[in-house]
Amino acid sequence: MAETPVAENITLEDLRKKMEDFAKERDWEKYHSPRNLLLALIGEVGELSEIFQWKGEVPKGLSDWKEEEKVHLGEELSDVLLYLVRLSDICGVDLGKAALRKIGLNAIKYPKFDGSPL
Ligand SMILES: Nc1ccn([C@H]2C[C@H](O)[C@@H](COP(=O)(O)OP(=O)(O)OP(=O)(O)O)O2)c(=O)n1
Repeated sequence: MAETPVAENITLEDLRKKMEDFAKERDWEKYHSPRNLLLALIGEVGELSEIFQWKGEVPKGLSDWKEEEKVHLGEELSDVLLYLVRLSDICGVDLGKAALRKIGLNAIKYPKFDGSPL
């Protein structure tokens, strides 16, 4: 298995490879079909939503949250990201490239604020 990358420099490619290795090492590739991964992703989005459920609006930075709540949030965000990365890989989509292209399309669709009043 590839060496664990330094956390600050992690790339989508590092995560893609780690998920590929994780599935291979467990003989789980047969379960990682596009549909299964999509359902797993949606399930994790549900778990992420539960963290915010019934809380009302929360401050940016989550300044009043306990450390363990933030750790839990990080875990659920990671599950969503990891399944998204794996789903993209299994579908043959280069997620980094696709996301950069989409940001470009968004910028064309929604022009920058030019400072002039409405
Ligand atoms: N068939 C699987 C099962 C798990 N995972 C990986 C991707 C996710 O990052 C994490 C999901 O694990 P769990 O299904 O155990 O989900 P949770 O970690 O959210 O646990 P729980 O649902 O008990 O809170 O493990 C995977 O790649 N393929």
